[in-house]
Amino acid sequence: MTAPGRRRTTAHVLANASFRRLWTAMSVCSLGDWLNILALTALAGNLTAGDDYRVQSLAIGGVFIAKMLPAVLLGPLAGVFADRFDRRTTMVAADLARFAVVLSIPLIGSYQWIIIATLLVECANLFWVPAKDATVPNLVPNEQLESANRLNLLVTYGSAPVAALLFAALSLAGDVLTTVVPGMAGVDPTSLALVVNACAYLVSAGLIFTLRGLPRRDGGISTPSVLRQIVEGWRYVGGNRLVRGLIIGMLGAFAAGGAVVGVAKIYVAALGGGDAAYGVVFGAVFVGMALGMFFGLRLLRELSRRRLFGLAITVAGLVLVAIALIHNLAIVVMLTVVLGACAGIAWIIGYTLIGLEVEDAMRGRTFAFLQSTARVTLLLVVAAANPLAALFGAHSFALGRVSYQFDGSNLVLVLGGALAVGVGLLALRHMDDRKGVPLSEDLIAAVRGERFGPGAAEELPGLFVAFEGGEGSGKTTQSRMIAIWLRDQGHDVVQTREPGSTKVGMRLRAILLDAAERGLSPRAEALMYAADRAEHVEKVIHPALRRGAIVVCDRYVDSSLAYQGAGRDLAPEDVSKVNAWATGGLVPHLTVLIDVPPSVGLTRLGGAADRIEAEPLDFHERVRKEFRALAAATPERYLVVDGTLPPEKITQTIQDRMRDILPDPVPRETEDATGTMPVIRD
Ligand SMILES: Nc1ncnc2c1ncn2[C@@H]1O[C@H](COP(=O)(O)OP(=O)(O)O)[C@@H](O)[C@H]1O
Ligand SMILES: Cc1cn([C@H]2C[C@H](O)[C@@H](COP(=O)(O)OP(=O)(O)O)O2)c(=O)[nH]c1=O
Repeated sequence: MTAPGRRRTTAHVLANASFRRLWTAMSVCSLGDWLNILALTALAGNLTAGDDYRVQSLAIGGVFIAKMLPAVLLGPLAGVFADRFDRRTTMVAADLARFAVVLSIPLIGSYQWIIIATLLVECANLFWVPAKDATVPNLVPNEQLESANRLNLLVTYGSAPVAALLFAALSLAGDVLTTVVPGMAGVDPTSLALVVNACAYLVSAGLIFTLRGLPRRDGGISTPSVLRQIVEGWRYVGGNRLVRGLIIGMLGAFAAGGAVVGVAKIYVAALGGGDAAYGVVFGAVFVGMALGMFFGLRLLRELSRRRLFGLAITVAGLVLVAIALIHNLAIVVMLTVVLGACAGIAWIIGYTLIGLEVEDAMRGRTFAFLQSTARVTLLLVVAAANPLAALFGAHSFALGRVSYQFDGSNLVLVLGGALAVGVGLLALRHMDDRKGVPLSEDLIAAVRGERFGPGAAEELPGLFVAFEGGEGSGKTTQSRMIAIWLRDQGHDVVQTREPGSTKVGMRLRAILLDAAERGLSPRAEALMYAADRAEHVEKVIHPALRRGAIVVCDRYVDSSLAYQGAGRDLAPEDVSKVNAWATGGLVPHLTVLIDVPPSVGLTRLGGAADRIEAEPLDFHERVRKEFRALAAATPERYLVVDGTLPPEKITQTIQDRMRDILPDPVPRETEDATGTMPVIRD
């Protein structure tokens, strides 16, 4: 429903001629920015090509640091200055300055000048970006701002692979030119990329100069300090388990990415690749990211998002380690695409989950926190990567006759990979919403396109305990005893049963258990039990769990799996799917299975047999077998008790098991409140 609507607003934003012009300028600038990173790091590597491995690593690291330092140190300051000047003049001046500085780099051609020029270009960026951000709301009505921001984001990152491929092509052209044209022999092949980069800024200046509809003076834009955003954001993020997991995962992925970006140039050089190969590897990351965002999510649509998040980061780490160890450029490029895909999956899930799970008022701050910490993480990692690689130096190991090269860049990549694996596993553990279900099982089901089984009630504050077993096994007796015991301890307890605990449920129960109702089809029967359950979860169980109560339920999903799945011989996956849908994936924290042979249970029952009780003995045998198989599949979620024992003994066993999972009967907040009450004397 939202997609067509979205497309319409996007189209609308671009129909605005002024915005289109600004957006084109932004796109051209982004392309120039990415070309700039690639060309300058490549040039730094080329200028120090004859030097020691260490010198080369440090030279490239220096460029990255020069690129990021101004934003971190002077960002907020520049935002304030940008507010005081006319925005069009600011942007045009910044563009012309960038044009001149970038053009001077190939003309001067010294490493020191690369660093100074980078710092200057970044300082100009500090004025250009806030002026541009502040201009967008002047050109676009409020309701289209979001689409405008989305388009902005699209060109910022979408231009990266284009720039990488352009850089590869320009490097090749540069190589050809320097060999063919006699006067150009001493010129670095990256010069061509830098000239194109400079021209991009010139084009942007022209576009912005001719922009109509800009007010001369402006309102205020303020960029809060990076440090303040981090401190404020942590206050919220630190307290929320899910968001904490997400942020740790995303930052870990970022740090691993930083390791790749930092050492890519020297690593590719060590593999015998030139500037063009560097461009291809760089582009491969982004191509992979785009593929991951579009196809990865579709392919594994049925896997729990949270699991996929941790899994993607872990796999990214493993792939990174493989990249570090395999010395073959073609394989490295292919693995880099996979790496990018995993990163893309993790990034988009992280963003979506934060969007979904973080309350509205905190969302902006959470994103700001994420962006600030990501920037600082990237700076630290890129800054540390090259010196670390330099420190380790280049080593060659002899394994028999074969010699194996292991340099500082390999070490940095292995460390980056190990970090991602660690963080990915941490995220998997931290955020798992399907505890007890093996990941492999979920993955196989997801690849086959099967909807994953139900998730647990973990996110809700209450406790959900189900009682299962055959006819006359003693569920009703035991659930009553346990409810009384829990209430005695001060817990809020909701004792309920299936089928028939809601208004609609009672009518369904009448049909389901009426012995006169002959020939009800198995599918209809399964759907009616599921309908009763859907109503029960929505009206009774979920609200109780949400308010923190303990729900003691006589029969739940397992009864359908056993009676309709095994007893009636319906496909268990179908029954499972229908029920997962009906319950919204709600699984009990604990299921108590009271196991008795049907021959015993059925003889305990008094009165006339209902429609199900009247089934033959082998039906009940199948039911019992299925209950036991379900318990054996995830033993940590089950307690199986022998129902032929005396009732008190059974109650005792259940109580012992439940003590481990019972919450504090007096809620913590209440305790805190009573703890601060003034003491009443006399
Ligand atoms: N452990 C037990 N040993 C013997 N009889 C029992 C035991 N538990 C329950 N009963 C009796 O068996 C009958 C069925 O018990 P009930 O709790 O209604 O089972 P269910 O709800 O599983 O059908 C009742 O008459 C009850 O008193
Ligand atoms: C909840 C549920 C119950 N049933 C059957 C089992 C029981 O025979 C009957 C429930 O009847 P009930 O009188 O509640 O029996 P019990 O005391 O044994 O729980 O419905 C199913 O077949 N599928 C289900 O999903």
